[in-house]
Amino acid sequence: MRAAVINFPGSNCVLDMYYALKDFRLDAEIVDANQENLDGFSAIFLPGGFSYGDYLRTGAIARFAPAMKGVAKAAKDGRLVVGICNGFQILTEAGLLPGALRENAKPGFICDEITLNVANPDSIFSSAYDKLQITLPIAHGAGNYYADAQTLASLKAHQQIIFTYEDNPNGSLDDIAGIVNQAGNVFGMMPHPERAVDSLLGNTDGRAFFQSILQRKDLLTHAD
Ligand SMILES: NC(=O)CC[C@H](N)C(=O)O
Repeated sequence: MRAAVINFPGSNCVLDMYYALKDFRLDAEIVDANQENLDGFSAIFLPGGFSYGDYLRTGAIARFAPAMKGVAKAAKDGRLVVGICNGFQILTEAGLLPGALRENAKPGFICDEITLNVANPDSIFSSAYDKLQITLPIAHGAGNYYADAQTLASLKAHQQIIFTYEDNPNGSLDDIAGIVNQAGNVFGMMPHPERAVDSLLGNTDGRAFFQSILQRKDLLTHAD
């Protein structure tokens, strides 16, 4: 299986994600955002950062990058699509995940470690967690998740809320930190599991996120 990490101009977590995937022995490649065809990849990761300088709105320009055509096709095919932080913002802007990420309720960039609840431990992206509270780093200025009442009700009805904040740092609706689409194959979250995979860095609570994905060998063989 091959995994792509999409590099938009302004992405700054490309290598964090690339090395995390390599650490789990995934065949990862960094792919330029100008590449439209992503057919050969079983899993596509949109990393954190400030794509296109966060101009207009976070993710608002990145959604028009050629690679997003390939990402949309992968999502439709049932392949795995993961957006972390700016990647989550891009996926909502592209309409591949519901809702939007707004400026933090208290304006400003937050760089911290926070406690998360694993709200749905049965998803493709959380099944390997054997505890329901974890700690992960956050680093964002626009992590304030919003959705209208109907969308929120639908997220709840379909168990699409995967991670929530224990102490909401940014004003997110219902403490939402990470969600999946209704089909379960497209995921986005504001915290950074890829920065918490090595005990040398003081936190390994991101490891089970990648282990969850690895458990789904059935989904990872698409392009082999
Ligand atoms: N770490 C990130 O991906 C930052 C996301 C985004 N640019 C923000 O500040 O909200």
